[in-house]
Amino acid sequence: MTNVLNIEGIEAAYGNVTVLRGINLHVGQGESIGLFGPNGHGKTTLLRVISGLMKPTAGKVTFDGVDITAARPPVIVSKGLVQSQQGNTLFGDMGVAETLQMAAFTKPARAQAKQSLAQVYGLFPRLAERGPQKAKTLSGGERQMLSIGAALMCAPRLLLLDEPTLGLSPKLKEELAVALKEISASVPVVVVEQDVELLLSLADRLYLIEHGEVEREIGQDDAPDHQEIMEMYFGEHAG
Ligand SMILES: Nc1ncnc2c1ncn2[C@@H]1O[C@H](COP(=O)(O)OP(=O)(O)OP(=O)(O)O)[C@@H](O)[C@H]1O
Repeated sequence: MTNVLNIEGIEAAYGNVTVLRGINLHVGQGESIGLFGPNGHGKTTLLRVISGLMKPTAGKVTFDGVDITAARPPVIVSKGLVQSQQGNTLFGDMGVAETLQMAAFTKPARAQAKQSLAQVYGLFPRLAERGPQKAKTLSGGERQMLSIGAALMCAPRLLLLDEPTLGLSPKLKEELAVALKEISASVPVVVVEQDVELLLSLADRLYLIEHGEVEREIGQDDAPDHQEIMEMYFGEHAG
């Protein structure tokens, strides 16, 4: 069966600084994957390339068998490949409900906007209580929920999540983790996440990204535990 997403030989650079050096990875049908590794080694850049926000200098991105390497971001979203942007990229003066309505801009998204909105409010009751509130007045955790909610309004068939729990309090992190688990049960995800427990709970397979390359692929059979992942992050003295 064709993979949902294929990344072949992706290279990317900021100016003359090369950040991605020939990344190969894939997402199978119905599968969720996790990307992890040290800070600054290219995970966010890879997500930006997949969602069309940055063009690679070499390589190919295929979604559902279609080459999307040169496609514009709205076209990629309309195919169902959607990235949840960090909460701080929302339009500050727009209300919660308005943001969610506006996010459903593609034809398939508009067709199911009512159901999507019910799903988002079911997952995040805090958002349902704050319909008219402006995004800039939300807490960091609520902004993150709104950002994920907006991505869900786009009718995703594969959802890209970049450190969704970064900077959140333990309580909010837990609340978001429950929602993310529920989301990933129906929509496969590609998640970059530093929280090892959450990463392991969301992803079927993991890729360790170091120096802009896939250093290691970890399948279900390898099933690393929390300690082993920590060692890959920090070396064998991790505790
Ligand atoms: N807009 C930019 N202009 C120039 N360099 C950038 C830009 N964005 C990222 N970089 C550099 O590219 C490299 C990879 O960054 P990237 O954000 O992809 O890594 P990351 O693995 O996601 O890190 P983190 O976990 O800290 O988010 C870093 O050295 C970073 O400084």
